[in-house]
Amino acid sequence: MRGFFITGTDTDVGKTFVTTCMLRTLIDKRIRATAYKPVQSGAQWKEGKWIAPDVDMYRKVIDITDEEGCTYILKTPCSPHLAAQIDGVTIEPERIVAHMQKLQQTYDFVLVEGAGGIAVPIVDESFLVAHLARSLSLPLIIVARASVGTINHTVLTVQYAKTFGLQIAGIVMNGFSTPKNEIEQDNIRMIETMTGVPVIGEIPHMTSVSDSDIVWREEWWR
Ligand SMILES: Nc1ncnc2c1ncn2[C@@H]1O[C@H](COP(=O)(O)OP(=O)(O)OP(=O)(O)O)[C@@H](O)[C@H]1O
Ligand SMILES: C[C@H](N)[C@H](N)CCCCCC(=O)O
Ligand SMILES: [Mg+2]
Repeated sequence: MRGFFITGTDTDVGKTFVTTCMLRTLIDKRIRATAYKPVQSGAQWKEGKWIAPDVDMYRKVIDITDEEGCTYILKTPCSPHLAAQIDGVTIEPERIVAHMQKLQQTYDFVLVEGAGGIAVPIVDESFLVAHLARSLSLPLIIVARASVGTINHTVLTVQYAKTFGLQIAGIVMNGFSTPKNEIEQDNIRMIETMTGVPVIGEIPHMTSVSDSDIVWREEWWR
């Protein structure tokens, strides 16, 4: 079984969008793939129940229920540790590991999406997204914005990941202008130079998750 843990330089950087684009690529290559959102905060009320909006996005590409694609659905749009406290839920990392093991028995490729950025508390200050990535023993993909501000955020995220001994497979930069502007072009160069981590994908601002506009600079699916 192969897989990646998809983290980001922040919340709202496009982890779900990029995960769904990567799923699209895997499915097009006839690879038995799925995506998994262990902890969803900021649940949405839809058709009479609370749903996981990130899993709802995955459903644009794969058939997956919330029960299959998410372990904890929490109502408040905030850090999972607080959202869980507000909902009276105790997040148990071993439940997430067990959920992932079940997916690994069925699928050949699993994309796991974190929550917010890599230093976000899942349980509390002693169990963060970084700890969860380490527990699942998956290489990281870091989703980063294409625009101004991304150099600092990305360098800090890479450095923080390295303190946890996490293997970083690559960076996917998201939300480019079409065509890329001079700042965005230099952001790619400077981020690779400063982090030593390859930018393996460039995703423009798109209206859908169609594959045609994406530049994959490495064949990460192999
Ligand atoms: N390349 C893109 N083109 C167009 N829209 C995008 C792109 N990337 C992200 N978006 C949109 O930006 C918003 C935030 O993206 P997304 O939900 O993927 O962020 P996230 O990092 O997964 O956030 P969270 O931390 O809540 O999981 C969404 O509405 C998404 O559809
Ligand atoms: C609600 C949001 N969309 C994400 N699901 C959770 C983001 C947590 C961010 C915590 C923080 O960095 O302050
Ligand atoms: Mg998301």
